[in-house]
Amino acid sequence: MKYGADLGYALKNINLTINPGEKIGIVGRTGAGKSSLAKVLFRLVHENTSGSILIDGQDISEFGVGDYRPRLGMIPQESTMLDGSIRHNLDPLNQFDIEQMWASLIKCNMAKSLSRKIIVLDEATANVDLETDKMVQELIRKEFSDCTVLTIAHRLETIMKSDRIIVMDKGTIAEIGTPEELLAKDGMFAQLVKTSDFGQ
Ligand SMILES: Nc1ncnc2c1ncn2[C@@H]1O[C@H](COP(=O)(O)OP(=O)(O)OP(=O)(O)O)[C@@H](O)[C@H]1O
Repeated sequence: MKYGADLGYALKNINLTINPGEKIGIVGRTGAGKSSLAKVLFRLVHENTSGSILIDGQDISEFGVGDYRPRLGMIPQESTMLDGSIRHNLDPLNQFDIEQMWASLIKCNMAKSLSRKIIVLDEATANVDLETDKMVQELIRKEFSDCTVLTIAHRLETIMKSDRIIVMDKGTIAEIGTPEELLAKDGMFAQLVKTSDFGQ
């Protein structure tokens, strides 16, 4: 997949099977292709693409808009919703702390997304503190236990309890496996863990 005919590949040689109900964490450095993966899944990029994506055996290029609704849901980055005037509108008397506000927002989004089989979280908890992130991830595991969940995250703690982790690099899948497998492999994921402030 390219964003333009004369641009380089944003995604290439992606060959991946995700099982129903799996919780997948997606990590990688800036520009590695994480969001592009979500974009092709939602068919937000049409041109300059090749290959196919099947959901329940059906090629998504054959999906009509109505086919997407029961299948795919997105929880985007919510932090901006909690800033400034929007936050004031939601909580004019300033009665709730940021954690309570966040829990309400994600629950509200979950209610919308719950009927979906596949949920994508694109940096949904990028700007919350570690404790709130943990609370949100637990909420997600509980509420979406039957769904396939793809979680794109910069912060490694967010995805450490995933069934499998995909490490993206330069538009390809550099590593894929359980967190334990990837740590034991001592490759790119292990390096990311070592160089982040993970565990501190
Ligand atoms: N709309 C666009 N037009 C042109 N190139 C783009 C566009 N969006 C992304 N790219 C390029 O595609 C590549 C993959 O970007 P992508 O946003 O998927 O990476 P990412 O891993 O999600 O990065 P980040 O962690 O910064 O969100 C990068 O080289 C990026 O510059």
